[in-house]
Amino acid sequence: MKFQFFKYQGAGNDFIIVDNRKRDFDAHNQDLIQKLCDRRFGIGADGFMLLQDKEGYDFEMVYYNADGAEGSMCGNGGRCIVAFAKDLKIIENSTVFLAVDGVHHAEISDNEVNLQMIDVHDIQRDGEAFVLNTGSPHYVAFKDELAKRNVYQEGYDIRNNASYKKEGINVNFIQPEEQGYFVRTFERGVEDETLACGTGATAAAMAAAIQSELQGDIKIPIRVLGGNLTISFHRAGNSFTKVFLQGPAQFVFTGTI
Ligand SMILES: N[C@@H](CCC[C@H](N)C(=O)O)C(=O)O
Repeated sequence: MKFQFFKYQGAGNDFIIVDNRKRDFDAHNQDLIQKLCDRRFGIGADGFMLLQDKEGYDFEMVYYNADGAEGSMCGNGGRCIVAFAKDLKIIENSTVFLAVDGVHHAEISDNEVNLQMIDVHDIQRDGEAFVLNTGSPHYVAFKDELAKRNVYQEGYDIRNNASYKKEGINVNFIQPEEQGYFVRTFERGVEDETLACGTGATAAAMAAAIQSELQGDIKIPIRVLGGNLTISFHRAGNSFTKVFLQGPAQFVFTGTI
């Protein structure tokens, strides 16, 4: 069966999106999703999403990692599917949609999407590193000389150690710089470094707030390999509320396969 796909990217985190409001895409075909995401044998993407109708919401986001398995929340994917919903004229400049981790509000203006993320109340430590769930599970460690590091190897080793191997984890490294922080991420489900990770940047910003003992309303600029993101939230102790992930979300190309 032929279907039309749409490619979007948010700060270099790239996604294939299919309008599945007619429910004609076989969402259980993990092999097909994996092939579509393959950069040599397919279209190429870090993740795959279905936009579906959902009663009471503008739409539902169903997210799959590049390995074809249904994933947890994807922040940059969430921002891209909002841009797609606007391009389909399902929404105008604001939306309320459902994803795997619950309800999300978002605003879009000139391809810039500000997406509300889940509240976070539980921050664990693994040695010096922070372990938290911002919709997806994340490990965050501060590192020097981040630009020069082998993020693939260091991320792979942490993601596959005895603590995380079974469930998997996304591994983020963060370094302060003049205007905010630089973050690099090894993504579970892609099993490689990606150019950006929205839930990862959100987790890294929370770790930065704890490390710098910031409380109250906070806005943190995060530079990633594929662009710039801004994370804002209210911090009271280890509770993070009013969490927003802001950044670009752009249409790349469409095709039929
Ligand atoms: N790229 C995503 C994170 C996607 C989810 C993740 N790989 C997982 O399932 O653990 C983002 O922008 O948040």
